[in-house]
Amino acid sequence: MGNKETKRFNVAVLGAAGGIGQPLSLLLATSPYVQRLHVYDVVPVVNGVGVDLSHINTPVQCKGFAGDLKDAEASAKTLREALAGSDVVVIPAGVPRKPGMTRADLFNVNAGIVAGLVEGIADACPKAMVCIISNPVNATVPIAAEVLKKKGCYDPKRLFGVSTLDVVRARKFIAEKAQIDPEDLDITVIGGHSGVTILPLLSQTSPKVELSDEEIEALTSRIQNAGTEVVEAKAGGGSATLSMAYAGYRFATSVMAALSGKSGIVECAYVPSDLTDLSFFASKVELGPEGAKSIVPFKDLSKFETEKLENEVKVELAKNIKQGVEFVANL
Ligand SMILES: NC(=O)C1=CN([C@@H]2O[C@H](COP(=O)(O)OP(=O)(O)OC[C@H]3O[C@@H](n4cnc5c(N)ncnc54)[C@H](O)[C@@H]3O)[C@@H](O)[C@H]2O)C=CC1
Ligand SMILES: O=C([O-])CC(=O)C(=O)O
Repeated sequence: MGNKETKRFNVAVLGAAGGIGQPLSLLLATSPYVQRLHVYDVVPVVNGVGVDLSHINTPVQCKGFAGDLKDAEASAKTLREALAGSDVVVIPAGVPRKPGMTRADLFNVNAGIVAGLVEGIADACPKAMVCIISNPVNATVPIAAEVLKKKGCYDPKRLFGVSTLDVVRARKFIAEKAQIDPEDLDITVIGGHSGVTILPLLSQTSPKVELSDEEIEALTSRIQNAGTEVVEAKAGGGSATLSMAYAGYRFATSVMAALSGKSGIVECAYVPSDLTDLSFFASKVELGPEGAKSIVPFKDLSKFETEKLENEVKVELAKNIKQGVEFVANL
């Protein structure tokens, strides 16, 4: 499994004892790009998660770090220890949805969690690539940006909202329809990561998949609501964890591959962006040794996609971004 030629990096997962955190950490513990894996959470079992991972026969050095919600100062110190020296930090900390909730309903709890963790990053590893999974991503990424700005270490190239699961799902659902291998399908998903803000560009897949207007509408809606499909199927037991761990691993792997000097690495992500009049937007991003090397413009949208972008994606995203920015301003 190990490749002695591959450059390896120090990675921290925050929220590592959770439904996403554990399988994501498992995958990272087998990664040829990982040197050291620190897993942090606010539940004591995370120490055991670290010990468990440390028995896997790969060169990755794994260790658990447990914060304590009853002792904020001790927690912040443990967080800084977990983060020290990290090149990449992945954040799946926070509460997931239950049936009937939207991702926006998670804001009240998760906004503060993400702000606190990003403060720790600013103190302990301000140059790290920060990959945010915690929902609502459309708002938690602006929150992270504002916290980093306040701390004087904001580098927009190093901040990512992980929207990979939208691409993973789009690939899977379209490939099933086209009866091809999902890995052979390229699809761009733009906008954000919730409901109508998720806009898969079905008109420009590669290879081109011929779809009727009805099929485009149905597939767009399924991709937009796939998170809810899982939330309902889990019936109160949480949201997507395994497919998200896979997607998070895929994104972190691409970030590390680019850090190691590999070129031509492109992933969709929700990032600080000037592609539209919004300050954050998901699109294809070319990754490099310094993080986001370039934001890949989208073009030639169909009439259906243009209408969705203007009337739904941008309207909703603007509200989500504003909410995130105002949250930090009022801290
Ligand atoms: N970006 C995306 O595509 C997706 C995002 N999500 C989001 O990921 C988040 C996590 O989901 P799950 O793992 O299913 O939830 P979970 O409840 O199973 O795990 C969350 C973990 O975060 C920990 N945590 C809470 N506060 C913390 C803090 N201050 N510091 C460190 N850890 C803390 C909890 O102790 C728990 O272990 C949710 O907000 C969910 O909505 C879920 C699926 C896809
Ligand atoms: O739907 C949710 O709450 C979790 C999520 O972001 C997804 O599965 O895409």
